[in-house]
This record gives sequence, C-alpha cells and structure tokens, in this order.
Amino acid sequence: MKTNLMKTIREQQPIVLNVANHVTPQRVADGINYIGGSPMMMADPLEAADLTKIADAVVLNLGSTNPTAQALMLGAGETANRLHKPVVFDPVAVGATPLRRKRTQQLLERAPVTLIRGNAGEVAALAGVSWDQRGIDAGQGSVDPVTVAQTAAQKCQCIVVLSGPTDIITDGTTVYQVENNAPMLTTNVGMGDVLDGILGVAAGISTDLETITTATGILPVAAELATHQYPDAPFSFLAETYNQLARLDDQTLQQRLKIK
Ligand SMILES: Nc1ncnc2c1ncn2[C@@H]1O[C@H](COP(=O)(O)OP(=O)(O)O)[C@@H](O)[C@H]1O
Ligand SMILES: Cc1ncsc1CCOP(=O)(O)O
Ligand SMILES: [Mg+2]
Repeated sequence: MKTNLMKTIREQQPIVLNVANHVTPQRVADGINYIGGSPMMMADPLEAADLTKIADAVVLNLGSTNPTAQALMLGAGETANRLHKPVVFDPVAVGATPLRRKRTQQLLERAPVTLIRGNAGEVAALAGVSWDQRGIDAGQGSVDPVTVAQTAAQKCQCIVVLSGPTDIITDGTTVYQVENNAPMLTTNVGMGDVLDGILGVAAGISTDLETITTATGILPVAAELATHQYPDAPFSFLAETYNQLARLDDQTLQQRLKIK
C-alpha cells in the first residue's frame, strides 16, 4: 500500500477541479481541504479547459445532470485526456433514467476516465448487470459485487471503486477490498461524493491501484474513529469525521486500514 500517502498529500496539496452536483459541493470541498488537497468547483463551461490546465486531477459528478453540467464534464474530461491528467467519474443514479445513461455513454466515449467510483447499483448499471437500484442508493442485487466491479472495469477500461460495507477496488484483474466500516456514513447524504473528492486528491499524486486503495480507506477510517465518539448522533458524527480527516496521519491510517 501507499504508506506515506497523507504526508505526500500535505506536501503536494493537489488541486482537484470538480463538476459537483447541486446538493453536496460544500461537503466535497471540505473533505478535499481537510485532508490537505485544494478544491475548486466550476460552473461555466467556457473556463473548463483553462481550469483543467491548472488542476492535478478532475472529479466529475453526474448527480445534478443538466446541459451545462454535461458541457463542463465534456470540456474538463477532454482537456484532462489531452494533458494526461487523471479523471474520476461518479455516475450518480446512472441506472435511474435514460438521460443519465446517455450522458454517461457520451462522456465515456468522448473522454475516457481514469477511475469510476459508484455504489453497487451504479456500477452494476455500467457493467450491464441486473440490479434493483434505488435512486442515488445502492439497492439490492444477487450478483457478487466483486464480479460486478471487475465487469465494469473491463467494460469501461478504467479503475473501478465500488463502495459499500466493503469497498472493492479493481482494474478489472487485480482486486483489493477495504473492510473498514462505519454504517453512519450511509445516514449522511454526500459521503460517496466526499469519497470521490478524496480519490481525486490521491489520483493527483498517483493512480496506481495501491495508492487508490489506500485512499479509499481514508474516509471509513476517519468515520470509524468518529463513531467511537458519536455512536448514535449522525450530525455530530459527520462533524467529527471531518475533524478526524484533518488529524489523520499515515501511522494511524496504516494501523487501522483493513485491506484484503
Ligand atoms: N452499509 C455500509 N456500511 C458501512 N459503510 C458503508 C456502507 N455503505 C457505504 N459505506 C461507506 O460509505 C461511503 C460512501 O459510499 P456509498 O454510500 O456506497 O456511496 P453513495 O453515497 O454514492 O451511495 C464509503 O466510504 C463506503 O465505504
Ligand atoms: C441527493 C442527491 N440528489 C442528486 S445528487 C445527490 C447527492 C448524492 O450524494 P451521495 O451519492 O454521495 O450520497
Ligand atoms: Mg453517490
């Protein structure tokens, strides 16, 4: 694993450019900032290319899809590809509507992404696996999530991080699993988006599978520590998770990470 990830983030302070949804941008910006990255949100497609030039990584979120957001995603994605910068894509509720599927397909065709992060329902939709997705939530399915993640990674030719009680990280062949677990993360909207932002910070340093796996553990490790203090208070848990993100060092992360 990447044993000096937190130190490297704080030294390099990667700039992460986001096409955020309309619900959780503050949570995402705080998550990036608290671990030591530098967040930037954008809203005008006319500056997507110029802002991508100064970014170390780009994070694209389908959550509030609309024509402007799609133009932002395509503009940033195409420029990032041309400049060989990493792109993280979150296909929020992609299986829910034909429009989300169409816009995702257009993005993946015009600007291939480095990493897709989604819950099981979203990744299943990309893999073409039958799944009972529930809006922005994972829903239920009967196929092994590891198979779902590997199928999506092979189909989209990128790294896939399938989040859930166990997070699955795969390039289609090698598979790592992060078993750190804080159920209250699911009570707060936007924790998947915060994970995307953290993965963007890490991708700004390296996109090797070990770095991405270590980065996937940052949020659940911080959330486990917060759970000890606030086992039944979701909003205090959320604030404490951010405190823990700001405090987290490599020693604590490596001690607490449960990877298989
Ligand atoms: N059932 C669960 N128990 C514990 N942690 C979970 C569970 N589901 C998701 N998580 C964690 O919540 C964070 C956000 O993931 P997830 O809820 O799957 O994304 P999304 O919000 O996009 O649906 C991840 O860090 C993941 O590990
Ligand atoms: C509620 C909502 N609606 C559109 S995007 C969004 C936020 C989704 O955030 P997350 O998937 O990280 O919980
Ligand atoms: Mg989500």
